[in-house]
Amino acid sequence: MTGGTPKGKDSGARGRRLADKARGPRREPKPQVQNPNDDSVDVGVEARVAAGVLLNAALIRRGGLDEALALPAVTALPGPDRAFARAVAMAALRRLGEIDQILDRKLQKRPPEAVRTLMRISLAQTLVLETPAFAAVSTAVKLAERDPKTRPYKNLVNAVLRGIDREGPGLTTAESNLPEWIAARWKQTYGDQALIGLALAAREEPPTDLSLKPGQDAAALAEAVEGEVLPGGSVRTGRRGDVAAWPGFKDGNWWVQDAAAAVPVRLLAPMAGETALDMCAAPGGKTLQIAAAGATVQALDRSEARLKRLRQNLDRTGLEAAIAVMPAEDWLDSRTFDAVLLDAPCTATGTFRRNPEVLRATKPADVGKLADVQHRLLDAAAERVAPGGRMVYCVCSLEREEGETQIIAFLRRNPAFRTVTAEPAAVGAPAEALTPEGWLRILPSMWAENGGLDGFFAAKLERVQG
Ligand SMILES: C[S@@+](CC[C@H](N)C(=O)[O-])C[C@H]1O[C@@H](n2cnc3c(N)ncnc32)[C@H](O)[C@@H]1O
Repeated sequence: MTGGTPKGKDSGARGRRLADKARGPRREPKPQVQNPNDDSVDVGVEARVAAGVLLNAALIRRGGLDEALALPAVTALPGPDRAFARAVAMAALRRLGEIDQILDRKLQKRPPEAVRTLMRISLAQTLVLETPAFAAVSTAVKLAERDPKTRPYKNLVNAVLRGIDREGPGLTTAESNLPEWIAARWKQTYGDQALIGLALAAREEPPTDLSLKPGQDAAALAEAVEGEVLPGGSVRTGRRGDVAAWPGFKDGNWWVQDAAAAVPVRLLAPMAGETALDMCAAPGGKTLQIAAAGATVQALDRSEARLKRLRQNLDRTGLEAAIAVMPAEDWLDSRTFDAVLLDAPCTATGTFRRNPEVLRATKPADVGKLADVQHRLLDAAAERVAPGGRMVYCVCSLEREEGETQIIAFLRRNPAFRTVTAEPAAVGAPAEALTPEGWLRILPSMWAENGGLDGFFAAKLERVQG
């Protein structure tokens, strides 16, 4: 087990310190801090209410966090308070198991959910975001007082939170932040050591990676955003805040894309003069990469709402792609393409650093349901590959059924295709990501000393028969 405190005194501390360095200075949004003796204003209280709304929405179902971000409780807040509310909810989601371990030691019986939420939100502030305890505790008590359902627990909230502040949180385990069924799966698939690495990665707020348009100077951008150039050419920065205000954004010189998400298109290696199909394109980071490489690209996606972001990014960067809105299996166009990318819908468990809610919102049955969709889409993708052409299949999932198992089954039913062995160094992937079959299995625990990267599976296949 991996013991530690949420402030980081555990076996992952070294990796985290190095990762912090790679990310640059941490700049958490801060709400206005209230004087604990001043009851006249509720500065910061509404931000904590919103944090609780976001946390619970994320725990209830997939997509809940995004929906809650559009609720009046959140949108009515001033910008810095909105950012603070989101940061608190994300911190609580990343450390939920540890926060509950600390609370469970102090509570003789489980209080009502609304009370637990207040305490979780308060601990996320003090233990993760390092908000002064007087501010976090006094707002939690005020919040308890406001609601008739939580009012009877006001003194309990006060006593528990002050007790933790006084006596310290005690030991916690990083693995407790992973839902049990997910931890069991990953242990079976990747082993005990890898599970610890994944659990440690899941506690961390990731840096931001930028993909550049061809001709842009990566070193100059890295300097401008206080970042570094990664092996594949992406620029990594620890900056937070509105990316639209960062240098070069308005000129369309770059777009936000995790370093691992940039690997599949490098593996596909589209070139000027070639045709390419991006079958599940939205919101479009990979379409931009294909277009930037000079290929003539057709983007397909079933979601108009998600394609809006692709259209905005194409406008901003001046890159071009034809777009069709439709399920890829139903697309009646008869063309085949030199290069086909299938970035299939998946559980997205590999993106837990950016989207900690995926681990809570994903249910065991989702894996099988999505594997069926991936199977269908893979067959539809195969039909689009021209003789001598290639395709890359990828998912940002850590589940074997959505990655390796799909390709094993696909190659069995499609003898016209064979694997093209990936070269990690050539595509900006960690060397240890190469599987014995020649595919890439990138884990979020890789490159831990540089701030990690999202989890991805990617396989390159070529059509060797017509
Ligand atoms: C993993 S995301 C793609 C991310 C995208 N390639 C990128 O880099 O930004 C999967 C996408 O598949 C789309 N999708 C799901 N089922 C589909 C289908 N049957 N046909 C086409 N698109 C589909 C979803 O709307 C979603 O945008």
